[in-house]
Amino acid sequence: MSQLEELLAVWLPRQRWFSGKGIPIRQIRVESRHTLVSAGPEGPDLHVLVIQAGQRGLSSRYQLLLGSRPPRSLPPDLARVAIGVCQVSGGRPKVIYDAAHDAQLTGLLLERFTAPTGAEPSGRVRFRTLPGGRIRVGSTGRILTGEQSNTSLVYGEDYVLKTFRRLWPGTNPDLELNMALSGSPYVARPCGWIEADLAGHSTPTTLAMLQTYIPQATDGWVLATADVRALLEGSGSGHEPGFTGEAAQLGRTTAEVHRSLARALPTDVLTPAGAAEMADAMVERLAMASAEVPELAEHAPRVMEAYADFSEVDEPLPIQRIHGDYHLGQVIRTTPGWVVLDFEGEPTVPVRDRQRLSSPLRDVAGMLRSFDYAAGYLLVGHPGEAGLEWAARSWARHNREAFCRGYADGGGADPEKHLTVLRAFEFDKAVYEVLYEARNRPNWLRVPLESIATAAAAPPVPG
Ligand SMILES: Nc1ncnc2c1ncn2[C@@H]1O[C@H](COP(=O)(O)OP(=O)(O)O)[C@@H](O)[C@H]1O
Ligand SMILES: O=P(O)(O)O[C@H]1O[C@H](CO)[C@@H](O[C@H]2O[C@H](CO)[C@@H](O)[C@H](O)[C@H]2O)[C@H](O)[C@H]1O
Repeated sequence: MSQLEELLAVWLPRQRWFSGKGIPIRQIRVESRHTLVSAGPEGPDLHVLVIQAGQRGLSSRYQLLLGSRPPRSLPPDLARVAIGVCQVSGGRPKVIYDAAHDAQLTGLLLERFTAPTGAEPSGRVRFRTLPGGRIRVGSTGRILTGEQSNTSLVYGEDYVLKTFRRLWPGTNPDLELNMALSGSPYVARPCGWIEADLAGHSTPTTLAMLQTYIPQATDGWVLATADVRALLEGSGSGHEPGFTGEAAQLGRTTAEVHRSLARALPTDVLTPAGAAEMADAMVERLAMASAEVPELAEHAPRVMEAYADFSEVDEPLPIQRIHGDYHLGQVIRTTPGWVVLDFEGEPTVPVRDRQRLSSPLRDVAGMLRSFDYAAGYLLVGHPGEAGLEWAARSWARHNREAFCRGYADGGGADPEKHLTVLRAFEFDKAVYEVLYEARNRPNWLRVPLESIATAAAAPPVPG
């Protein structure tokens, strides 16, 4: 490995967005590097690197936005995000650092949208805007610090630039679906994107998406957990109305978004072979997760039964493009209503699988899991407190019911009439969450594990 690759091999596993945590990195290979911005001999320069991280015989692509400056001109506030000193693209060694924290570079990056053929001479990285759309420049990007799988920069109250970290060749579904829904009141309007030609791939790959920023909104997870917390502290609103009005409205919005996706993009009906294939994929994920998290294995037989019941359901299930990783952190509440973000799907799943048509009930199941999460997360600090457990679990039940009611009222398939399908999808999501938490937030692992244990102990859906 080169000096740069050695430095990256140490830095990468510490990044929140690195999805291969817990597995040693055997090799880093810089696949491509392009200089997007160059602010003179003293820098700073902004480079976009596509790297391959080799772990256990598997290789995953990531995007890095690195700044470089001569060592003596690194401002003190960037010292904490320094990666090391090395040559980035020939010439003198420079300090390289995480460019998302450099206000000057983030401002210049936004400006690149107004000069699409500017500093990157190879033409292999392109800045795209929508016809007629003018990008307002002059602001710098503020990095969002939440529990993110990607890195987002907020420019004033104008835009969010979301840079995708794990890269899969082709158009990112977040861009594809936001474009399909553009104009809907339930999504943030896309304004542009950055794309690159990856070695060996003829279609462009999305590196980043520029979207309208929605100010003064609060995300669903913050609102929901505040409601559960208030309930547990005794100042809550009880069961009704509390968050349930919001949950019902979210259900209606979800149905609207699904309808718009079905209008804009292909739809079909799941064949028995398609259902069997979906069940096989769920079984495979369960096996992988059980190998990594042994506590899961004891529940595997009941979970497998749910998957078998799913594969035998003899009702024609409509399928279409869906959100794919739907949870309370993906929806924000604005004054007029809910807005849905992040149509990327599960970021660790290959894009070609995320682009497959699926049942919108998968998204319903994702959100139902999220109500359980909000309750389960707040119970982590109160083990064995039966009263609190009961209160939090009833909170989840009421909000799940309200969301399903809203979804059916909004014109979606009535979840109550598809309990076998929902049970399988909820297990599959919870299994995904077990893997996600084991790799990213081991302290949260109990939350999906306990849901699986409870659901596995419950009798299967009659009929
Ligand atoms: N257009 C937007 N307007 C306002 N806030 C946004 C917007 N896009 C993202 N956010 C905020 O950033 C958070 C993370 O965005 P998201 O697209 O879910 O990224 P990730 O895929 O990294 O999780 C959201 O939960 C939301 O709080
Ligand atoms: O980063 P993304 O939002 O694309 O999604 C990943 O991270 C989520 C956590 O930030 C994770 O969601 C899980 O935790 C949420 C609470 O933090 C909870 O609301 C979700 O229901 C639960 O699945 C998501 O699974 C993962 O893909």
